[in-house]
Amino acid sequence: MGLVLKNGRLLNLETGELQATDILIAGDRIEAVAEQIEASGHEAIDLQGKAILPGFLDMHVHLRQPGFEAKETIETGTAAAARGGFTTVACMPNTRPVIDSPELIGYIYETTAKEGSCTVLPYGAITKGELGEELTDIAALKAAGAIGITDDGVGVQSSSMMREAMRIAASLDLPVVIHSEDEDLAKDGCMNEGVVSKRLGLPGIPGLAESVMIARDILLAEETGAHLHVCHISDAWSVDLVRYAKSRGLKVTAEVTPHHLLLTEEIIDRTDAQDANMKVNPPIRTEKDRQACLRGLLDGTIDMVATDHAPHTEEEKKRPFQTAPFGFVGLEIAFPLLYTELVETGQIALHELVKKFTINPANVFKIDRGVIAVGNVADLTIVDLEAERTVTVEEFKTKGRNTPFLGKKIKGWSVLTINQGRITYRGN
Ligand SMILES: NC(=O)N[C@@H](CC(=O)O)C(=O)O
Ligand SMILES: [Zn+2]
Ligand SMILES: [Zn+2]
Repeated sequence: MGLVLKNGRLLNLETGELQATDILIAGDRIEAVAEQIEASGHEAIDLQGKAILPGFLDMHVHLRQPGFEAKETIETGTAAAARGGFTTVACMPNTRPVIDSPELIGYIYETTAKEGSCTVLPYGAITKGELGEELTDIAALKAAGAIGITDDGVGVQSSSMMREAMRIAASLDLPVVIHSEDEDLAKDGCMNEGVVSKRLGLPGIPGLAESVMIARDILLAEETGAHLHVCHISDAWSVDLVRYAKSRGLKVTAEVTPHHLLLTEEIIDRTDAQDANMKVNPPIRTEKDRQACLRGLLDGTIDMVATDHAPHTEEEKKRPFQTAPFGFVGLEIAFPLLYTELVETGQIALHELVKKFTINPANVFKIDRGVIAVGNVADLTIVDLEAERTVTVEEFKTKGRNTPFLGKKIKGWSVLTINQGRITYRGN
């Protein structure tokens, strides 16, 4: 017995059309896609005209396990992913211990098999303990199933170490995923360096702290032939650098978060300066930077949306602004936020936005997902494009509450998510 999804509207990623479609799922695969599929002998769900999209992929998520289970676990983080329509997430290695050995890569896969509500693909660290002192055994990480290497949370300060990591990664065909931050320029900043930080008297992180590192790493990627993937791009100069790298035909790709696409540094000015729920790294920057990120997403310079889902405890986020940790949760609201703010306002077509959540990340990281077709893994999400709901922490599956979007009314919520043929989220 299979599962038949009746009366859905499948989004055509080429034309943008929504076409009346039924889908039959058998085991973990899509068995049939047609206008009408006979439901008898199968379990059936009536989709009532809702949109059928490929399950989303998020290549930048902090699941916090092992070591920071008070912030999040693989169980709660992947449940949040499923609620957000995600069927694949790539998790960052800045856990405790840091994911810097093949055993720990194995631990992520094993724990996901027991407790996960989506496919989890781990990154391994570039340096042991993310301390920037000694390279990990990158080949062993890859052999254990690491899908890329990154020291996310901190930038690799040593250029020679990054060069060596890229040489090795290039020989292994493994992406090098960069948190670009020059610590000397970023110093002890807690928000964007600019008019608002000056007005509030808070130490700033200049956009330059990001873009100089991206410039360095683009040069290193050209020299070594490595695939460089730029995390959470936030600054106009950074977008120009990635555009330049692409124009040279380099293997350079990039992601942007919903918050860098939608917010400006004024969120810290408008609210209480002490509210650390507005604090994230890289910081929210100026309208000029936001526009540059949006333009980069629209013209293909930026390949994909990634949430940088970074849960922290309420206690940690109650600390004074300068000492509280950086980070926002994002998995459960990423798609509806961008659907509401960018699609409904006519700034991007629905199918173009969906590509940034599906086929694009799948292609960049060579993951066999992101397309609804017969024979493919049954990863999909059913989205209600009409109903408007308010972002409330009571509905969160994540342990985190740290988002600047609380109280916002948005449309485009997932109502059913299926990962490898299994229902992982059902809402209304
Ligand atoms: N983005 C953040 O503000 N925080 C991330 C680290 C990171 O992504 O650099 C975290 O791990 O909390
Ligand atoms: Zn980062
Ligand atoms: Zn991150």
